[in-house]
Amino acid sequence: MSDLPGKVAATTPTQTPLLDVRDLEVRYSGVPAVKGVSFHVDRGETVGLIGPNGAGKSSTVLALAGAVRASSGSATLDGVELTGHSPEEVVRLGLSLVPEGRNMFDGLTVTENLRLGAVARRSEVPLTAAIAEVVELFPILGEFRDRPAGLLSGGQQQQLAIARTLLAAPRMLILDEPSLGLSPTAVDVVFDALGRIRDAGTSVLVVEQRAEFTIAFCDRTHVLHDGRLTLALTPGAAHDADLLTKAYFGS
Ligand SMILES: Nc1ncnc2c1ncn2[C@@H]1O[C@H](COP(=O)(O)OP(=O)(O)OP(=O)(O)O)[C@@H](O)[C@H]1O
Repeated sequence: MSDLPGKVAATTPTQTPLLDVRDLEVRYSGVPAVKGVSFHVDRGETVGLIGPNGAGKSSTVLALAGAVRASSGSATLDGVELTGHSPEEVVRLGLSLVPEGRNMFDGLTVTENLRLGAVARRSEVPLTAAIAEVVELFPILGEFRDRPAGLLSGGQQQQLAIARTLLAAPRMLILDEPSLGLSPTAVDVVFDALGRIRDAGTSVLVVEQRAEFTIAFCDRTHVLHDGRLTLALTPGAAHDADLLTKAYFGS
């Protein structure tokens, strides 16, 4: 074990993890972007992935979601291999990604955007009841149900993107930079909802650039630099200037 408070030296799971990523590699035209990444997410756990621009965070989660091909390694959800599947198949297996940039259909209303999230639904809950549940989580979506998504603020669009993804009833929810471009108040709304999603039993993996905030929020946060994991931090590290410096600049 580490002698530094807030740092965890190893990431060996204590039980069969929900998400188990082993030696994952992603290459673009032969150039490595993710260079053998291994980590896990347990049931009901919230795990962070932080690192500078170009570190390979998006490539990692896009590979998990089936949106880019892993060149080697494995990623299993409850023991089922995810790599090699299409994004739709991965959603059906129980892993959903809220991508960076949110991918809204600006001309469609809030309700129409929500219905699109139901395309690969795993749940037996009727769609109208499921929509009512996500609107309870994000009341603004009920208020603006007939408004085109393009007229929502960035924070409201992020709430819609998360709500739409939740309609697939994922066991593993991944968010790529959910705070990007949002006001501090909107960030609070989004992370408050993520806390409630986690408390309801969904495992969460959140990719962020806001190191201190993410470390404080997550059960564990991994630091990615140049395609490799360099540190794993627990919330105690959020106020440790030395560890934060290492998290920002590598170690
Ligand atoms: N479609 C692509 N084709 C070629 N190279 C890519 C592609 N997508 C990403 N890369 C490269 O892979 C590396 C990792 O990029 P990635 O977007 O995964 O990092 P990131 O940590 O998510 O960065 P950011 O925070 O800027 O999104 C970078 O060098 C990037 O230029």
